[in-house]
Amino acid sequence: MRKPIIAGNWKMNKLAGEGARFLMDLREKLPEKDKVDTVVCAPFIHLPLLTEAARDFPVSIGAQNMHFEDSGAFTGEVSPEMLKDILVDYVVLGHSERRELFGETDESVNQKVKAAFNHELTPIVCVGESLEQRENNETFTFVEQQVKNGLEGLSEDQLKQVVIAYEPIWAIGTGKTATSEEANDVCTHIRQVLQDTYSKGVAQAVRIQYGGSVKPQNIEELLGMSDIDGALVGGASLEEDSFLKLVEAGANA
Ligand SMILES: O=C(CO)COP(=O)(O)O
Repeated sequence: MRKPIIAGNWKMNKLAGEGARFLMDLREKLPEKDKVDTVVCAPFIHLPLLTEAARDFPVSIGAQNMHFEDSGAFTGEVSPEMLKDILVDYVVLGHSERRELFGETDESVNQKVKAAFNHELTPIVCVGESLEQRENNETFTFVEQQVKNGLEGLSEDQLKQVVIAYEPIWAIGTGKTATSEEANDVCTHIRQVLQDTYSKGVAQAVRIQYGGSVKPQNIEELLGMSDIDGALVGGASLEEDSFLKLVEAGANA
């Protein structure tokens, strides 16, 4: 059994105080860690405050990106070592916004995934096709390539800990969710790729999230699908009430 994982991706939203208040308000309400992994991925500058605020209750804190080097002349960047130092547990890598707007490639994602494991950070590796690719029936081959390239060179043990987020670009922030069947078909394909490329053990262990206009109204159906183990949520993770409902759906899945 794979434990559900619900991760909020705040993107470039909230001021630090708002973020800390958000966590404090959810303090007594979040389900226990044995039922669901709850993760909040916040802007770098909020992370120290949030890891401190989250210390005694069942939520983990994630970053939304990082560099792959530990230190050096990389102006404006943040390293995996720095994230671990302030008790960050997860890092989102290869989000489509970073690929599209900031030049991330499968190769840089792969370097970052390896660096994450060097510092005991759990990577949430994002993959997903554009509308054009979907319409050209290229979804499976494109996503397959992203998965293989992003995870290249990892050990079996590391592979089992990876979280993959399947986020079709056309469904992000558009209100246009993939149907549960469409989402699950791609997640099933990803699991098959993991089995064919690595092993059945890896394929069964890896948790695959769906992301793209997930909200309290559609999460239960998505989590009910055979190969969807959680959600990576943008807009609906910004409000306490809706985030809590998403996490509760994860705990009950
Ligand atoms: O990009 C996303 C999460 O990483 C999805 O964003 P929305 O939930 O706002 O569509």
